[in-house]
Amino acid sequence: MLKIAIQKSGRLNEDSLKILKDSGISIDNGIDQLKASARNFPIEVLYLRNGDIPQYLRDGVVDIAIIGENLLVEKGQDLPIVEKLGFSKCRVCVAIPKNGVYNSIKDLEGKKIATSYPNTVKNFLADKGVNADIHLINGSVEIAPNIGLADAIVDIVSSGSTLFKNNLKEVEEILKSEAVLTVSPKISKESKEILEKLQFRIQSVLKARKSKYVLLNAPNDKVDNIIKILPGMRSPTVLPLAEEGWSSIHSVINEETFWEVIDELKNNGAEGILICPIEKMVL
Ligand SMILES: Nc1ncnc2c1ncn2[C@@H]1O[C@H](COP(=O)(O)OP(=O)(O)OP(=O)(O)O)[C@@H](O)[C@H]1O
Ligand SMILES: O=P(O)(O)OC[C@H]1O[C@H](OP(=O)(O)OP(=O)(O)O)[C@H](O)[C@@H]1O
Ligand SMILES: [Mg+2]
Repeated sequence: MLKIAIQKSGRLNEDSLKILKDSGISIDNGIDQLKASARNFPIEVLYLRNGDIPQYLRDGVVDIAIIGENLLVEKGQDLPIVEKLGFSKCRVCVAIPKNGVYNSIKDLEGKKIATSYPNTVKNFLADKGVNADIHLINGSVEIAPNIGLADAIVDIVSSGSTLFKNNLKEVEEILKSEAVLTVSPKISKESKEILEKLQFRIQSVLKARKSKYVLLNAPNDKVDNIIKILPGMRSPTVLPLAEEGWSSIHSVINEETFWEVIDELKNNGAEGILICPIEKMVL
């Protein structure tokens, strides 16, 4: 059995379970159950508090975990990232009151900084040669400057709406984060073999999430140009339509360049463009 730690509740819980589900792993998920196993894969899920997970990995209580990269920076520098998972993207930032003056990092010298990530802040400031007074708060950090508890904060920012609502502005980005898969240094050889199978599945899910299947029609004299725009997995499929002089072209495109590619296809004579999601992609 491979033991995986997943956040019990919070930002990472739902998407962590989703990536396992998309990898074909069905977890029996009883309400208030802290441990669950899968019906069709040798894996056991332990639902834990996020902040406790790095120590459980170190102790070998769990073999692998899905946690935020920022938590590894804070308290798991010794734990390796084996896979970046592409969700829970955010950044850890320094913020100060909206009307505050800020020219450089030196403006934080001697200031009070509230945060839930003291090691991250300590290391960041030490690196810049700045001394500040760090106050540990476990939640609702953004309120600290408004109640006179701190001059600045360091916390997670995603849309920026929490900063905005609390009259704060971002002045420094310390790091970027996303959900990652990490592994215990004590993982057994047997569990490692199961991990490799899991990673293979996760990678095909991640590739599929980044790609779309595209089908379109084009007059035969435009096919060569269109093929140049659509690289495909090996190369696009070209099939004749029932109507003389026309072809159907099938290919895979990357989500990041999706709209640019669609515009280019239209400009080059493509018609009836269909875009479909891909469930798994094994290369
Ligand atoms: N607003 C956000 N947008 C995107 N990702 C976020 C956001 N807030 C947190 N995260 C990511 O999700 C992780 C978990 O955050 P969350 O606030 O759910 O848990 P926590 O309070 O740190 O942990 P615990 O499980 O111990 O209560 C963070 O470490 C970060 O990587
Ligand atoms: O930039 P935004 O999109 O507003 O997101 C940032 C907020 O999200 C997180 O809090 P969360 O909602 O997880 O609450 P918590 O304090 O209970 O962890 C983080 O601590 C910020 O407060
Ligand atoms: Mg949070």
